[in-house]
Amino acid sequence: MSPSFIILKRTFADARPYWSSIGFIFVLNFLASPISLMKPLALKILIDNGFGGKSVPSYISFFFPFDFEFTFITVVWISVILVVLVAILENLYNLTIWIVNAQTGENLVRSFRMRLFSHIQRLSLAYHDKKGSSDSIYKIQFDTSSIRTFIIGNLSPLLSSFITLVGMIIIIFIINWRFALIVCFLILPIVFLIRYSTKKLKNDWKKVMDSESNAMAVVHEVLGSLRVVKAFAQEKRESNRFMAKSDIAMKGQMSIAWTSAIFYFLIGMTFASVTAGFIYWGAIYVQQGLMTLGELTMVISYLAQVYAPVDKISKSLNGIQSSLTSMERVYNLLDEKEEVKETSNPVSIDRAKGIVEFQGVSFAYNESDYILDNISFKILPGDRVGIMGSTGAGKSSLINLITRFYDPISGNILLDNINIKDYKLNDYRNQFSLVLQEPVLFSSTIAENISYGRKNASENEILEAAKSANAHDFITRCSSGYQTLVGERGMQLSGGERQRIALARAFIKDAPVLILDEPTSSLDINTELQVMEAVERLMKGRTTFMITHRLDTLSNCNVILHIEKGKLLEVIKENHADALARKKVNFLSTT
Ligand SMILES: Nc1ncnc2c1ncn2[C@@H]1O[C@H](COP(=O)(O)OP(=O)(O)OP(=O)(O)O)[C@@H](O)[C@H]1O
Repeated sequence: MSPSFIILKRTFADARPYWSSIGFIFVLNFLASPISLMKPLALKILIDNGFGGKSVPSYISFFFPFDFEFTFITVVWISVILVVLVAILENLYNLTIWIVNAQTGENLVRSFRMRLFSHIQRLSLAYHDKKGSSDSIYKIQFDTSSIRTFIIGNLSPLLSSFITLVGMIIIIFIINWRFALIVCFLILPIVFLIRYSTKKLKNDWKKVMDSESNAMAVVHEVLGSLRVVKAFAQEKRESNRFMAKSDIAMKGQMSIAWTSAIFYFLIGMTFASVTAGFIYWGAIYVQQGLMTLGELTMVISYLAQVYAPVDKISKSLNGIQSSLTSMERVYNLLDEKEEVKETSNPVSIDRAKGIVEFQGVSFAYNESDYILDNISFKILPGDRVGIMGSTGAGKSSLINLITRFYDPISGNILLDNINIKDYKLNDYRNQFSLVLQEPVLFSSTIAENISYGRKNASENEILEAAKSANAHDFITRCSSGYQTLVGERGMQLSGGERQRIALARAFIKDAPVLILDEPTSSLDINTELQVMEAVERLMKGRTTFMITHRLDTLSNCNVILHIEKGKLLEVIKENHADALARKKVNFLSTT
């Protein structure tokens, strides 16, 4: 099965919930021709039956009593009413097709987009670390809309044009089979042209989309790090980088334009040659009495009309290539496997006790490069675990394994004596509150950021959480209090304020296991004191893992894991003052 056919099959399957609306659109497309054919009817009746005095056609007289007398003025009225009726019909038709197209198209795109967005969120961090976010954004925003372009913008006109074309060939066949054969032969070079150009267009579209996505990656990266770009005065360099990526897209677009232009030129020339042939052979046939002059005129006018559906078919096929390329990009992403998966019969967990155990755990981001090597330890409920080690030792990687952002290559991790792979993933992640070195806030209000982990939190609970996190005072000083908007990634707040909101979020989530990744490392001494006081409150009654480079912070812990170069050098428990003092000497001498 060709890749394009597989994509077509998948697209049809994805559009299945909307088949009734899509079917309705197809029917509406077929109705377009009869409605436009009705337009000159009123004028014809006025000329032939009003001025010409011919008797009115039966499809009009049918609506009048048998002995009704059609005077000139009644025919004029009939013509006027017909004009109005056809206009009403045509406008109702346009309104219906507009609304049905918009509704079906938007539904198709929205559900496709939602599916991709949900899938991207489920993909493991390993995928996102490798691929970055820009290509995924481009796919969600732009590539997904191709399902609408494909089904409504291209497929529907393609089918209706195809049926019109077949109908015309049949009519030409009835008039003169030789001419019908010529039209069929005319189709052959067109099929060849279509096959050649679609292949070329598909490759070009792929290049264009990949390079447009790359250009967007530059914009995304630069806007996310605008402070650094400005500080180093690198605006010009970034513009050039954007220009270079956009150039590739532009070249691809030009190649598409050339292929399409040459394609339409060749189709036009093929038609012109066949029309010339028709006129030549037709004239001879008429002279030999093999066909009438009227038949020849009709066949030539039909041939001219054949051009319209063929032109529509080739344009739709061009559009389909671009849509198929986008759909292929989306399906490639949808086919990416989730590396962190749930088992078939996952265990539910409401609230863990907080026993965390590593049994011979090894881990690597890239299969060969071991970051953690055969780590074993057991932590009991309520333990405060300090994780220390030099930079790059593997501390954050250890935390990534505990939260199941990644799975180990070998060994097992247990929570409350059950392998963490056996838990329902959502239930499992609900057992953790995470406070990072760089707190992540969303571009909404302070209140919404605090209640992020518990959507139904009451105003009072949000207030209490903020008080526990030493955040209430600064929040009340903000212009709109708890309703203050924090800006993208919370950039309208200071680092210390962001950190206290992150702590309030952890308070409200009230998870049994707390993970702190150097929460005070970027704060000044006063803010650090406030944050540490809140952290102290937050740690009560929870198993806590705290990464820190500061030995004085470690004195709050009753277990210390010392990691170096991916190996667990030492597990220091309780009465560790002496051990810490010894570490301090070692630590200072190695860092
Ligand atoms: N996503 C990733 N893909 C590949 N390698 C990674 C990734 N994240 C970290 N590493 C590598 O894994 C090693 C351990 O990194 P990790 O972040 O766990 O160290 P750390 O002890 O937390 O360091 P630091 O104290 O500097 O934050 C480093 O050599 C790092 O380069």
